[in-house]
Amino acid sequence: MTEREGSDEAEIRSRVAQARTMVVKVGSSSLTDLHGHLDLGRLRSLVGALASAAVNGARLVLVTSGAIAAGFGTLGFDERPGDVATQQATASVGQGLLMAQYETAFARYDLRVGQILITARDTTHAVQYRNARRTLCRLLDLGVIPIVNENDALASNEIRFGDNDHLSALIANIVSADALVLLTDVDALYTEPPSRPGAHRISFVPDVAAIMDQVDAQGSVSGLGTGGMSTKLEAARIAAASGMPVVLTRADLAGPALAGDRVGTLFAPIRPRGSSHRLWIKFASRPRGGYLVDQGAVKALRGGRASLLAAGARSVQGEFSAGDPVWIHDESGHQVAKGLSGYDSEEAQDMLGLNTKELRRRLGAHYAHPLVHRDSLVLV
Ligand SMILES: Nc1ncnc2c1ncn2[C@@H]1O[C@H](COP(=O)(O)OP(=O)(O)O)[C@@H](O)[C@H]1O
Ligand SMILES: N[C@@H](CCC(=O)OP(=O)(O)O)C(=O)O
Repeated sequence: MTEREGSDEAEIRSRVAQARTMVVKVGSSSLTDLHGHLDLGRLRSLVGALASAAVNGARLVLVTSGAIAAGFGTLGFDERPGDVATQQATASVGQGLLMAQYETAFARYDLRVGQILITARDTTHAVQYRNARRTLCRLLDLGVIPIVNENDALASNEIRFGDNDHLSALIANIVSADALVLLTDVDALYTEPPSRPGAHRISFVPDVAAIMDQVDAQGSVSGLGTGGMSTKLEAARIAAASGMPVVLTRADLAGPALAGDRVGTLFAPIRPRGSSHRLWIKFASRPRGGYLVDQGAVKALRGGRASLLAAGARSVQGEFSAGDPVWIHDESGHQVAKGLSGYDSEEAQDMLGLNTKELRRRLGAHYAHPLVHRDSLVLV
């Protein structure tokens, strides 16, 4: 490690310690016993660590898995069910039991909790995203700890998070968190699964994008969690690219991790935080169609802070409404940017290739605007 990295790490750890708003994600593997059932001892000690941060003034959001673990025993199953319908039913039974345990555990510290169940769809639509933000922020203002899980009972198979890692990074964006803490059953990120003899522990990652190819991040080994290390790295990438530090460590090290002590793996933020609107476009929105644009437009967009003008657009792909997220592709079909379209796909067809003057003359003043305004456009 270089001297500069050492001092960067210390400075970023202190940012974690001073974080006003923090999202903490705990995985199924850290809340369960050997048989996969919810382990109340583990849940209570996690709550103890979170409560002392909350009592010291941190605004915490807890993203927690564990609904299926809490539900399958009660339903008389010997193990976590494998099929989606039974998993969803089990989660529906278990979610209430899980919340009851959290409620009781936090109440010991005189702390109130509120439940938020979210589907991937809630984060891909701008209106639902804003609603989620409003409710979460209000809960935090009221001194409540929001407890978030995927709405497993209703999540549709084609579009679901599955693991809660990605969800936690989006929640961190939604509440404009100052740090994200990922708690799991392994003490840190390793160069490869820690069960392998050659695996080395990584304590500081200055650039998460650069490390993605160098680490062998595998899926869940325990069979209790879902995403494994690859989804945690992806969550760390989203959070770091959104300007917040990320700590990844074992759940029993939650206290020191939140206090900024040198535990687990620290991921440095990549750049200062962008606006929540642009972060939503970048990480959460799911375009339904888009524009294919010429080389001049690609150059202007890549140059920074340019809008996509109709003059540079060659074709409209798919169907979408004004305000919907769209891809912007170059002529070879590569993704260049993502943004919100100012027009619906049918209107945009008539605007292709026209400059502002021609748009005004032929179609009227309403059409003399960019297809995608630069304030609603992010490069990918
Ligand atoms: N490169 C790696 N470094 C650390 N852990 C890894 C790596 N690759 C795979 N893993 C595995 O990822 C697991 C954590 O993921 P998972 O079981 O999904 O946990 P959670 O329920 O907390 O989301 C660890 O138990 C570990 O064995
Ligand atoms: N949302 C589901 C579990 C998802 C899951 O296992 O996620 P993770 O622990 O992040 O790998 C539940 O509450 O049981």
